[in-house]
Amino acid sequence: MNSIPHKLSSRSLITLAGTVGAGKSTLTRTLAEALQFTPAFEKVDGNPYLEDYYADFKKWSFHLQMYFLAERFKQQKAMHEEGLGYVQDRSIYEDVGIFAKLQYDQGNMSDRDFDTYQSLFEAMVMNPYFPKPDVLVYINGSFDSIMRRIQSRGRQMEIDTPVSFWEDLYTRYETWIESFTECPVLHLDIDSYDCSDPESVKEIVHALEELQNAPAGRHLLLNGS
Ligand SMILES: Nc1ncnc2c1ncn2[C@@H]1O[C@H](COP(=O)(O)OP(=O)(O)O)[C@@H](O)[C@H]1O
Ligand SMILES: Nc1ncnc2c1ncn2[C@H]1C[C@H](O)[C@@H](COP(=O)(O)O)O1
Repeated sequence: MNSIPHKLSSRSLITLAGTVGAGKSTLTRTLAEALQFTPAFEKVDGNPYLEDYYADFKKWSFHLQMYFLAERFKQQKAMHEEGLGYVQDRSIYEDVGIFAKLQYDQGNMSDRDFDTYQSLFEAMVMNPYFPKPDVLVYINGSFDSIMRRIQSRGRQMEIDTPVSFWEDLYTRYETWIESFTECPVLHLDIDSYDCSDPESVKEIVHALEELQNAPAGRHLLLNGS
């Protein structure tokens, strides 16, 4: 992807959100190249808990959440210190608002563990290392499209996970984003929008420019039509 001239501040933080397989990592790479920003990825290889977690949610949910929180904090601290423009693959809001809550609701995290996790999360987001994103890009599509992407990417632990888990996650995302008001939100629908097409990426960049100074909680839908 060639770089695209833009009017975003050189210190912008653009954060991508969306369910597993939606296309966040792919678009993080594309947008970072287009904007000449630094990509900040969520590391899956080398995560010491992820496989165990998918094999036994009850045993490993708390450990995995603590691990992700620590990783996000380190990433956020590095971004804060560098002060450059970043495109970030997944927000910390999804950890607590979706993943941890899902496991708590399903009885895989105890009250005490969930309380400990939440209080650590709250202490962290109140820290100056945690600026809110300038724009959150929310990627979504039909459940079938998302499932096809999970299958085609081929992470065995995800493929072996029951469809009911992905349905629950998908529904939670839809509810969560409706009431998300921390920053402006750009919605991308993968069924009607091809994020790999350079013309589409230009449109995304223009929409980011439009949203960068919009009030927190403004939602804009880009559906390629
Ligand atoms: N625009 C796209 N068109 C078609 N397939 C895509 C597109 N973006 C991502 N994918 C594919 O979907 C799968 C999941 O994408 P990925 O970026 O890893 O998602 P996430 O980071 O949200 O889990 C990968 O196999 C990827 O190659
Ligand atoms: N906070 C989280 N809790 C549980 N699982 C998580 C969390 N954050 C990410 N994950 C999982 C989901 C996927 O299997 C991988 C990577 O996510 P992706 O959406 O593909 O970037 O980690």
